[in-house]
Amino acid sequence: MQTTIPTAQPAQPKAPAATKTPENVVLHVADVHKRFGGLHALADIDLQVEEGKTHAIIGPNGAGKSTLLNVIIGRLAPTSGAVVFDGTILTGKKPHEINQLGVARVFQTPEIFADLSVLQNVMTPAFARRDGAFRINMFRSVESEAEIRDEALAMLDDVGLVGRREAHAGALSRGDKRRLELAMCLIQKPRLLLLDEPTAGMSRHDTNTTIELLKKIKSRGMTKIIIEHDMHVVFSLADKITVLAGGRIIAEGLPEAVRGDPRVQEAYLGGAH
Ligand SMILES: Nc1ncnc2c1ncn2[C@@H]1O[C@H](COP(=O)(O)OP(=O)(O)OP(=O)(O)O)[C@@H](O)[C@H]1O
Repeated sequence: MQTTIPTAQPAQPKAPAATKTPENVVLHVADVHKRFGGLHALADIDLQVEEGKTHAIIGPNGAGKSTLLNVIIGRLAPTSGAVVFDGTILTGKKPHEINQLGVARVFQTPEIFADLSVLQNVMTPAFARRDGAFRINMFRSVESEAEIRDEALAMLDDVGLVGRREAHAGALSRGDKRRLELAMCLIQKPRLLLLDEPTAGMSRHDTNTTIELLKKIKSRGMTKIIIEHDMHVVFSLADKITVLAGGRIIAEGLPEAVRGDPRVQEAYLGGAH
């Protein structure tokens, strides 16, 4: 894949005309800036995520990590620059359109259907994947329900929730809700999975279980972006790390190089992490 980002239409944020995306890069954040009034929350962000890799984005509080994630998933429009996914410019598209292109995300606060059972929660996005959109009567297609149910049960087994399949999703612990949301994302079979602090609120045991699960997904070739404060999680999973501070990329590279980078240590000095 060799993408040349064209100059965007007038109403859209402009992408740099000459930006090229290398073939093995599935997501390219190209020269993105985001301003909130006088605050430059993201400046000169150029980020390339390679196919099949786990790319961590770290940085102290207020560094711009969530803003960057929201720009990628279409919740925020960049002030300038563009996001390109697999040759398609995402900038200007709505979050659900970006999702349908194969970009799924797990939020800090789990977004689940509290009134449905755990199993129904996982089956719902599987029906949506099949049908291209959520429908009111999701159990209408009897012939494929059994297949989707089996797939959902296998996914619940993967995340360690199969024993709770009939439980009310709203009654799960925070850590279990996060694992449920992860299962809901994975069953969509996304090409790119964005994880915003996937282990926040989990015990060390559950964190380690989640790390193992994410390693298993990686072996299936799924590309992931992880925003994470927990360095145990970051260094267990990341192939590459980008460090943000004050809205800029201050370091990027392999985990060991980033760990020893004095600019990174300085950015975290006085921080809680
Ligand atoms: N909607 C908004 N309006 C105005 N300022 C915002 C908005 N969203 C974020 N900011 C500001 O942009 C900067 C970056 O915030 P962001 O939430 O992206 O940082 P972060 O790295 O995710 O921080 P944390 O680790 O604490 O979640 C901060 O100064 C924040 O106050």
